[in-house]
Amino acid sequence: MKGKNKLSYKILFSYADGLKKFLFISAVATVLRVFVNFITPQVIRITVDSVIGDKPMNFISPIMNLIDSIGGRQGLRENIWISAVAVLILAVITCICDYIGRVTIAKGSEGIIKNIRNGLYEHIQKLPYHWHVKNQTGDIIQRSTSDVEVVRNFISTQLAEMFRTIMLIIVSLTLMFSMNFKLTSIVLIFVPIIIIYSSIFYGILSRKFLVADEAEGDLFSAAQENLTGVRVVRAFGREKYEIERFSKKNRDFSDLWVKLGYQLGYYWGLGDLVTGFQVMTIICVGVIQASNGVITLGEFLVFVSYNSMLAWPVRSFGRILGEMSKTKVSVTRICEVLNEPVEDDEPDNISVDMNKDIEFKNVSFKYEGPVPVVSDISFKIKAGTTFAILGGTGSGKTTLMHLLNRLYDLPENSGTITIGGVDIRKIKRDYLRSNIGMVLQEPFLFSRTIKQNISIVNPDAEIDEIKHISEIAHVDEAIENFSKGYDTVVGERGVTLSGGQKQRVAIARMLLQQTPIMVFDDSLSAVDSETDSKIRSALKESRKNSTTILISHRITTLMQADMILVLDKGKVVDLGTHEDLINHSGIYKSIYDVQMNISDDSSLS
Ligand SMILES: Nc1ncnc2c1ncn2[C@@H]1O[C@H](COP(=O)(O)OP(=O)(O)OP(=O)(O)O)[C@@H](O)[C@H]1O
Repeated sequence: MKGKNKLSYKILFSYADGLKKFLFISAVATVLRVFVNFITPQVIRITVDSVIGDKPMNFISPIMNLIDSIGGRQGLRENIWISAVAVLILAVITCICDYIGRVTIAKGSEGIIKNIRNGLYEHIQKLPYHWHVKNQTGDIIQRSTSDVEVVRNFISTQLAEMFRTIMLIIVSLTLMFSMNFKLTSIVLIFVPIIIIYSSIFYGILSRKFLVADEAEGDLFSAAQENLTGVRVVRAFGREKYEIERFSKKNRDFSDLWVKLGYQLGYYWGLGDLVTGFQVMTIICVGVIQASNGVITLGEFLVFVSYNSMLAWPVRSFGRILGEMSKTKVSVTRICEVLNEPVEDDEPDNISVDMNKDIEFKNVSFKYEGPVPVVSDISFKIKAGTTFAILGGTGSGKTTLMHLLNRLYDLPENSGTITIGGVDIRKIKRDYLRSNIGMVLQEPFLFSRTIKQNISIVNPDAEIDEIKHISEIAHVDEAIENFSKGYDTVVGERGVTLSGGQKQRVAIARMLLQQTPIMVFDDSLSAVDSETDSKIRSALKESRKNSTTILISHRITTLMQADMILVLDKGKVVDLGTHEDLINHSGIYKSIYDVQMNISDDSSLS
């Protein structure tokens, strides 16, 4: 997956539509909270210097009037609780700002993340099949979950914290400078030291966290692979080997976290030492200045208080920078997916009558490798007939079907595929696919009930209709034998169906789609010959007008087809009816002889 096109932050910003107001309110609440935090020490300063002490009060006239009305300085001294109430009111305002800030950032960030998750999922659904083939499922899942989680954490926590930290540093330094230049200069010497120290340390720790994350992923993959392949493990008696393999990974994982624990210990310990040294220096110089009368006792208290309020944001700055780089990696990984072009139809693509002849003309195709998988393939399938394709493994049968339903598009000058004379590249993809029913050799069933699996293309289908098509697919009896019948859950949460039962459920699912074209890609391979024959007769009876394409290695499945195509190494080697093909020597005749036990020493494909 390569990153390209639109810039990452622009893409993510587009998911914040209608939610920016929450981020704005949260920012305002944060600013207010920071200011109130800084006012509280000032109340203490005034109480110490001007209420308990004799320093003049310089307030605006409405406040002076208010103080005069309660008896001036003497009144305040006799009612010292007023200062305490002022501190309490500021604490309540801080509390309200904190509440509003947290609620709004949660609304904003969760909304943005919900939009990103939905957008990502929708985008992935629309990406071309070859993209899914090229990219590992685990990696796509990780981008859609863990990476989104990192971004969520950043917006909901780090972003607000970063904003608050910057505000705190700016406001506290400004106030401190306005109060005492010399003391603030000493503070300033320590600020870059602490930021650089924590940035470097956090950079190192981030890499270690990444290694620990990967080790965790490795551990989970080992467990998942073992559980998925439990049958193979048991069959080959590999339990001891698997246990040792898991414990080694588990040990490596634990060791990494213990090492990280040590390093975090150094980081916080050394950080505390540097910060403690800074606080001690400020207290010493402050005490000297206060005893020399350069600053008042109240100013000293305020300064010490501002200095400790500054310590935490300065220390967390390095961590936030580290988190930001982690977030950047995740944002890039998410945007790499979002930047991949989706499968879009040309605006002039059309819908056509699909009950028409299908024609492959000089079709050649290669995947990413240099060698064509199919070359110069030409044949015609008459509408409403049964067409069979026979060929050795890897001869390109499935590839032809991938091309027919446009999972891969034929490049220019590589031949054409037409339905009723219309090039399929001019037909809307969705329309084309919903009119070509496909049953694959290894069908995928969802971990839902059999009824839900069959009616996936039409969730409103009546149970009678589902039963009827299940009878055609010869699976009704097997389903009824389960205690919960059609409500039996299949897959991980329920019963395991046999290969043949799965194939027949998939056939029923396709039949419910009622498509004019049906493709059976080796989809009766796990069914015995007799059932195979019964299914085909029932199909012929019920879907007289459909065009059927049968791919199989079994001659008995193909022999009644109206036309049979024989492929070898991506080329057409024969085309004709069963009678035509057994009347001359060739691959078909050889396979026929072997499978019917008529054989001589024929060569198989
Ligand atoms: N997505 C893909 N990317 C690259 N090569 C592929 C891809 N799919 C199939 N191939 C290759 O193309 C060739 C033809 O594969 P295809 O699946 O069409 O054969 P097939 O005749 O259907 O085989 P089988 O009977 O075993 O299912 C094979 O060599 C296969 O490895």
